[in-house]
Amino acid sequence: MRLSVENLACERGERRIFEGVSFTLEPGDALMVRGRNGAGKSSLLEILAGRLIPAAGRVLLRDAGERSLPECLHYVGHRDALKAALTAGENLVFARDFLGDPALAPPEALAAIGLAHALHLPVAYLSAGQRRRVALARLLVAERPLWLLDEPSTALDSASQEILRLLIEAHREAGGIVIATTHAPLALAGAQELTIERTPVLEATS
Ligand SMILES: Nc1ncnc2c1ncn2[C@@H]1O[C@H](COP(=O)(O)OP(=O)(O)OP(=O)(O)O)[C@@H](O)[C@H]1O
Repeated sequence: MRLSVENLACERGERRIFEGVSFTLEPGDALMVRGRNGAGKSSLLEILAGRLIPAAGRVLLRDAGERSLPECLHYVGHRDALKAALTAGENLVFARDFLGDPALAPPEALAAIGLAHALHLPVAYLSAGQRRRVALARLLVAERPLWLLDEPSTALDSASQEILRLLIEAHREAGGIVIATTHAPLALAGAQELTIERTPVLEATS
């Protein structure tokens, strides 16, 4: 799939947050979205995820077959959106059933993110970083070409950040696209960078 964003503008509470955001992403591309607190990074992801209507501009999807944009994406937001009373494994079964397009089985997905032992543990018993990893394991249980990740490394220790980086790079190598907001560097090879300010700046990084 290919994703183009043209002249996107966002308003929240009748206030213009950003405007003039444009970029195009091809299979294998990654875009890091940066900007100060409140610049609108999460809002941009919410627009792409179909959770927020843009004030102007459009989002174009190409080469995605019959799939609509919501059917093409994973969205991992600030909140982990896990059910605390269910185990890590049950949360992933729920996500896979809900999303469709099954990929890894929940035990394999947890193992891939270094959390195999949490399969039968209620999420309520897990630490913040472990809950974040369960949320990220959702990326692996359903096949979706576009990953929208809002501050994905929040609460992750350095070993888990490296696992996340490798998972993202493997997804890109398989033709996937990743858009991530982050205040911390994620060291993705050849990622584009978009800084949301009053005037957004799009530049390629090496
Ligand atoms: N539901 C809402 N209603 C009104 N304004 C909102 C709402 N959600 C966010 N905002 C405002 O929109 C602006 C952009 O918020 P957003 O969360 O997109 O910024 P951000 O760049 O992701 O910030 P951070 O780096 O702190 O996560 C902020 O000024 C915020 O107060």
